[in-house]
Amino acid sequence: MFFRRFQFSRDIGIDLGTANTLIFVSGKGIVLQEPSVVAMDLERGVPLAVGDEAKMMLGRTPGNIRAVRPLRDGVIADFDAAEQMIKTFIRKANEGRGIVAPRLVIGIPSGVTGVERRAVREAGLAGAREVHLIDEPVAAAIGAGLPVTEAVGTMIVDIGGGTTEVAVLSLGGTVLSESVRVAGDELSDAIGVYLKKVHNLVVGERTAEDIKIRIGSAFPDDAHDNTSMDVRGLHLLSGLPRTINVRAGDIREAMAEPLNVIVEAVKRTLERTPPELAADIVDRGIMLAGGGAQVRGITDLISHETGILTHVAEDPLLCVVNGCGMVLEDYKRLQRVLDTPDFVRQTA
Ligand SMILES: Nc1ncnc2c1ncn2[C@@H]1O[C@H](COP(=O)(O)OP(=O)(O)OP(=O)(O)O)[C@@H](O)[C@H]1O
Repeated sequence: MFFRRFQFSRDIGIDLGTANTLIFVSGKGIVLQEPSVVAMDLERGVPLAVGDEAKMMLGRTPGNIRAVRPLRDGVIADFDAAEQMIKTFIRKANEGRGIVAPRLVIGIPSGVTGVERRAVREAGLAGAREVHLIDEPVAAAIGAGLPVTEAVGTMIVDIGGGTTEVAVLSLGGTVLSESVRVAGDELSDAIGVYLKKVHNLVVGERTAEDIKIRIGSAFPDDAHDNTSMDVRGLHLLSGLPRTINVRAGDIREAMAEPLNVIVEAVKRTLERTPPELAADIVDRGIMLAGGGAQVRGITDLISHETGILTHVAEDPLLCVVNGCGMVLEDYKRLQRVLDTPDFVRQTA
């Protein structure tokens, strides 16, 4: 009997990201990794599809269906869709059994407001008895293996889809942080703008992202700058599909402005860091996490601009969810990094 309960009721960790949602189930590891997209049936007000299936519908929906990203720019842009998405993903992670987990840890952007935090908690309560929130940079730092609970300063830069979060952590807490609404998606957007302006070529969100991933870079490198790729889009002047060849060096220049916003956020945070902690960061280096940390040459750019050695975490896309999972698995030691759960708040 005890074995059955143990088997079916597992703790759950969620990285609720702008671009992707990931779920960790204790004893199993990461069981779900899907785009944070919901397709809503507008007439009936119910979700038609969530995740991978809904992403396929983005930009392709008829009038009565709307495919939305419930999180935008690090905040919850659509409460209803966010709630539906969280519930559906938890159900999927539980293999559709609808079993309530004892404990749920959700990583959320640190810029999320009090009202939004409540909404996320309430959505989580449909799938768990106890819901805790953790700021994404803290979860990312734990997932990246940084010693966040020790008396030493560490810097984590989480470059996600919609937001870049820069944080200095020590003794399990955030000493200071800054969040800018420029991250991986803004780099893709800059490529789209460049192609339109310089080549009169209109490309979709997914093509721009593909260019970024395949040939995008942040720091000059002659060998790479001269590589190129063919890009298909709609030519503005003829109104017809056209293929052009784009050079990596030009794509790097197209992304320079948003990359600079990220670098400036890191520099500003360093300037505000108390001297003892700043010395620790100089010794240990800066750690990058999030999908945007995979842009070629981004560590070289940040090292060059700050003079501090910069590393990318192992599996940068998984840092937040792994961090949530590590908190669940080592709950006694790490629980102090969590937000107070709702039921404790209400009685306090
Ligand atoms: N190999 C790659 N090279 C460059 N960028 C990448 C790569 N893989 C993913 N990305 C970018 O990473 C971003 C998504 O990162 P991630 O999944 O960490 O974001 P998120 O956690 O959902 O967002 P946020 O932290 O803003 O809530 C997207 O902009 C995507 O284009």
